[in-house]
Amino acid sequence: MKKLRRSMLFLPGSNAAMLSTSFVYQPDSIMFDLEDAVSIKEKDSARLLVVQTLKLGIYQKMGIETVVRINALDTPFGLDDVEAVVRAGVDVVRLPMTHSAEDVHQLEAHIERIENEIGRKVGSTKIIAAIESAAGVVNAVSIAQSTPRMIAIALAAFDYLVDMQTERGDGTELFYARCAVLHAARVAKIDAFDVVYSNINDDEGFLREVKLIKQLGFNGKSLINPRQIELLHNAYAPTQKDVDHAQEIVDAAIEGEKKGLGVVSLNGKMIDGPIITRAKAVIELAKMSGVRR
Ligand SMILES: CC(=O)SCCNC(=O)CCNC(=O)[C@H](O)C(C)(C)COP(=O)(O)OP(=O)(O)OC[C@H]1O[C@@H](n2cnc3c(N)ncnc32)[C@H](O)[C@@H]1OP(=O)(O)O
Ligand SMILES: O=C([O-])CC(=O)C(=O)O
Ligand SMILES: [Mg+2]
Repeated sequence: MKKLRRSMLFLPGSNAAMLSTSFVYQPDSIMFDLEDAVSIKEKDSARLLVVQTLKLGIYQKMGIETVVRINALDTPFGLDDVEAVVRAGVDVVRLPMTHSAEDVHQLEAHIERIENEIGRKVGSTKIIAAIESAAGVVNAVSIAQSTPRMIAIALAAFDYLVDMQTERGDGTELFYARCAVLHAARVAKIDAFDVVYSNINDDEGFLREVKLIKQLGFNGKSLINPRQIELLHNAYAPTQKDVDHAQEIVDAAIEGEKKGLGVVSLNGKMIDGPIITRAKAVIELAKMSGVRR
């Protein structure tokens, strides 16, 4: 069964209290941050805290995918981060500021060396590239296809919009990047994450954005607050009406097949291959996520 990746919760790697308790929020993936949420003077202590948390294995035991956002490899901290978190058994390394496939290859070479040194299966540590610049958006397809370790790409709006010399507004400013990142993910057959919504007290605005990115086809979003998890999961769950309709389509298709018909109709609407595939996906999603409340 495909893993759901709707919610990826950022958590500052320097916050011991959050690290030890946040599995209760049940995000699909948890992202311990060693980059921008951690001040320069806490970089080393945060890395140690994150390593201890990974070694305890509590998130993985709860079925929550562990992700660490490392510092970029051209900073004084990036390589120490990779060394520490791969040895501690992280599921996924999130590479910030990915401008090209070359950035990914550099990270991958380090990961492969460490896996060999510790006897971890080569290829088992996965990668997510965060796309945070115009160059990253333009190179999104080659980044997404750069390695079989790549399980998802994520658009990161704060840095991207600085690079584009603009700021968050009605969403027009992100339209091209969202479409480019999403297409790259689909070409590479990996998941795509939308941007952080930073106003944690604006549920209405958050849900408006979730509706848009779900309709575009994103798998989910990077989040910064646990209150956003349930809102997101609920918005992504199909309604009971959607599930009932999907079941009718699948039943009609089975009936049609028995009668040897290539195309059948349901309530006056044609049902063909893509419609049946979509209906099966809705039923599968409902099994995994439940239905919308
Ligand atoms: C541009 C970028 O790079 S974005 C990525 C980096 N940023 C981050 O990682 C920020 C993560 N988020 C946070 O630190 C916080 O949510 C803030 C600072 C935005 C807001 O903090 P608060 O105002 O305290 O949030 P809030 O009042 O909703 O907190 C409620 C509870 O949730 C906890 N909580 C808040 N955010 C998180 C989080 N990201 N992960 C886990 N627990 C969290 C709080 O500790 C608090 O717990 P408590 O009730 O046991 O005390
Ligand atoms: O990676 C993210 O989702 C957040 C981030 O750094 C950005 O938006 O610049
Ligand atoms: Mg950033």
